[in-house]
Amino acid sequence: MWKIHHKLLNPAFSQHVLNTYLNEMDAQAQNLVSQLTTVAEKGPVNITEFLIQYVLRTVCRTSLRLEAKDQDMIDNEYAKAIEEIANIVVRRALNPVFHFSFLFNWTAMYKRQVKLSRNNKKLLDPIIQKRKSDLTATKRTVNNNDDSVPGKFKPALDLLLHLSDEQYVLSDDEIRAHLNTFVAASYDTTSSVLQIVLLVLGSYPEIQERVYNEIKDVFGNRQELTKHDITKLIYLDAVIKEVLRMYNTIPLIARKLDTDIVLPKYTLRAGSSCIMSIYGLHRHSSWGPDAKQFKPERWLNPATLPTNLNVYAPFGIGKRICIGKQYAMMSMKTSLVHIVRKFHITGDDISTLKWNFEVVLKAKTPLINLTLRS
Ligand code: HEM
Repeated sequence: MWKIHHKLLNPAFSQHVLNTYLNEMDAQAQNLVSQLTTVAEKGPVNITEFLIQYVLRTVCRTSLRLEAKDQDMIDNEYAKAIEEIANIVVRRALNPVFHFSFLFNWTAMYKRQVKLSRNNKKLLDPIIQKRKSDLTATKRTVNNNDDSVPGKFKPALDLLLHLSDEQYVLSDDEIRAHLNTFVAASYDTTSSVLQIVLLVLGSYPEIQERVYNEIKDVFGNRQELTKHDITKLIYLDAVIKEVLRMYNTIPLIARKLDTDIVLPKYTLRAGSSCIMSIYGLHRHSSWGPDAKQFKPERWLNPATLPTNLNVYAPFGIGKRICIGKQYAMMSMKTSLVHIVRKFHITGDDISTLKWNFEVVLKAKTPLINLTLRS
């Protein structure tokens, strides 16, 4: 089922659609910088909540097309509930006893999962209904006036509604499940990667200065971003790619095999579940003797990269690869441009940080120190 939906939803994440999100991403990034200014010059602080808010707001305003007044409907509480459900799913998966529903359904975890899902349903249903009626109203106005108007793109939520309305492919439950997946798959991953990039910039001052100089060269005194600016940020792109290699937030992905896979020493049987270590892949010997070093420069010279591109998979691999890959890169670059331009960053040394692994790998209570650049 996901295979069909993945294909149907891809247009909502095409580069053409993403370019139309840029202004909103830019506005949200400037908003993030204003928020961060309130904690600048105040010593080391944990800015996780600011980053989460930024990512959530950006996803709500772009993919879900919520207006400012409706945006608070999807707030931190909703996102935290999604995270808690995901953690319950992982804890269940890791305990074979709980694979049997008749046992799992007696646990406190199951009761909590049901409660959280019910709350989310109550929260999402009005959003879906409101967008449905907005779309019907727009269609009516457009039909009465001019056929060519209704926007050049469909944000993900509109595309879901269109698929359910006109092609009868999605039920209301499936729409809700997809919305939950978008929010769950985007906010925690993107905010964690952003956090790690900032910690890396604080730990390697020479890398931070090079990123800063590149931003200065591309923008001069201009504030707003264009899609052309993003493609010129070659070094920033290399830094993010290297962060995603060394500190990839999703170190493991799972697959159920539909055919036997014959390896030199083993055969993995069809029907079994496999865990693939992306963490291991990103340190494979084909990256060279410096595989364990943080070196953004490797991305500037394709000759130094492994010939088999499948050894780099921060967004997964194959048919189930992350649908929001370009979206995430664009939103991270937009926010980093504004943050690095405004602040000088120092903080916890990335090499001595402790990590937490739930669904996403996250730095444990990371502290960042922001000082205003003159
Ligand atoms: C830096 C940020 C992100 C990282 C590192 C990331 C990583 C991943 C990974 C590793 C997967 C699993 C792929 C596989 O199994 O092969 C995935 C799936 C997915 N991602 Fe992302 N992602 C990010 C941001 C986003 C964003 C911004 C969105 C949407 C706006 C998104 C939407 C999805 C969806 C819908 C799936 C499929 C989930 C499923 O198969 O059930 N992701 N992502």
